Amino acid sequence: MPGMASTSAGNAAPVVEPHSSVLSWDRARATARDAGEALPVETRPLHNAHGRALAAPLIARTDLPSFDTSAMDGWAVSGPGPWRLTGGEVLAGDAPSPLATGDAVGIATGAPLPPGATSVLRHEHGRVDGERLTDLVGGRTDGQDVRPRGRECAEGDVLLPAGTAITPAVLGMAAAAGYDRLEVHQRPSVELLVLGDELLDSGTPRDGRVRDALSPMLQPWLRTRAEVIGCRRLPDELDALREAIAASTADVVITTGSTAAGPVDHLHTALGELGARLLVDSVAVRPGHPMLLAALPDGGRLVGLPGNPLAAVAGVVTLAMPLLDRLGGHSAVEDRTARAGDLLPHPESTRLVPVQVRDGVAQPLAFGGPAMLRGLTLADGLAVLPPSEGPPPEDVVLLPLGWG
Ligand SMILES: Nc1nc2c(c(=O)[nH]1)N[C@H]1C(S)=C(S)[C@@H](COP(=O)(O)OP(=O)(O)OC[C@H]3O[C@@H](n4cnc5c(N)ncnc54)[C@H](O)[C@@H]3O)O[C@H]1N2
Ligand code: MOO
Repeated sequence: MPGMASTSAGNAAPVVEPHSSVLSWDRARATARDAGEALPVETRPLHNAHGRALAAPLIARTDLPSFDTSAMDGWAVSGPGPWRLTGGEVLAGDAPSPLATGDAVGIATGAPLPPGATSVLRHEHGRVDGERLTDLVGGRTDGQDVRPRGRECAEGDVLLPAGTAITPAVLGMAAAAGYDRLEVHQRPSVELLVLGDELLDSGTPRDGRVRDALSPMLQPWLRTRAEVIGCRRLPDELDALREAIAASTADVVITTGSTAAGPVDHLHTALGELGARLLVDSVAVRPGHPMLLAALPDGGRLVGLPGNPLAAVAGVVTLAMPLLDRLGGHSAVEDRTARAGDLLPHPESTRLVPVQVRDGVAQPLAFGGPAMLRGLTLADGLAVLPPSEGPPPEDVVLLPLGWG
């Protein structure tokens, strides 16, 4: 990172003591959300705005529909039937002439209703005899099969608040409401540093080594909220780690592994040598308790995800996503809940459990251990079980994984 001071290499004692203060899961998540400010605003064309957050409310620039519109193919009619057909057809995009009482004119779905028309008769509900049009169904009401101007919104209505994630639906809505461009927040940049000499990049696990499961999982996931500007594998060496962190230009450095206090876990030492400030250093959560969040001296942030794959996932939903959401200007997502199935709380730690939701009930998936991903592949989200010595809860918060 530019301007970041590099300190002496070697095996100096850690400046930051690992896991000195364990935070509750709620506190850790809130700390991550508060660990930065929304990045500056820019204007982007609709086709380049997907995945950003609205920096200003989306305000309707027109009534929608902006004119009384035929909802069906058939005839625009004026007054009660039978009617006299005037000939011709009003098509979408036309500017029709007025219709006199007792008259009818052919009309297509999406076409503007002629002034004076009172309803639309569907094609399959009418019979034509020469110039005479008869209603085969009856019970006709004014406005039938018409989409009246302003039914969806009036010009000036607030359609969505600032902070809303720009989904494909939001892009369609924005276009319909008259927008060519949107004011959005810049997306944070992320560099992923994957630590572990034992990791393999291809083939089957062998010789006591394991496949790197985190680079393939984390990169597309993080791209939903960030520009991933790099993904590097690093050896388990203090100097290499410290230098990689110092050299990163990313808004957020995300490391995997090395969060614990094993013989080659150098993350705390590297952060201490760099003069980083630990905002979160261990969380009362299972899995993932050694996760951490640090403020780097140049203003960047570092999220340390534990190496066990499901523990890393816990770190993503607890620390990385809340921080990236804040930087990208996304408002906090309201927690969804589900009824708790066979979910048992832990007495001291929040549990994050991969679950499937069926008929509103969250059921834990098999193979949900910290070093496993098999359960997660089938998960609808992670159930949050607050610490408790009491009976299992009736309802649980469900954290969406947000990846599709
Ligand atoms: N004495 C203690 N040991 C450990 C504790 C503890 O409290 N006391 N906590 C355990 C918990 S909980 C976790 S989680 C892990 C965290 O370990 P690290 O973050 O230091 O990660 P590593 O030691 O590098 O690796 C742990 C485990 O994960 C595998 N791994 C790492 N990276 C990847 C990857 N990219 N893809 C797949 N698997 C990966 C690695 O091979 C190890 O098996 O510490 C416990 N220990
Ligand atoms: O946090 Mo560790 O999660 O038990 O594997």
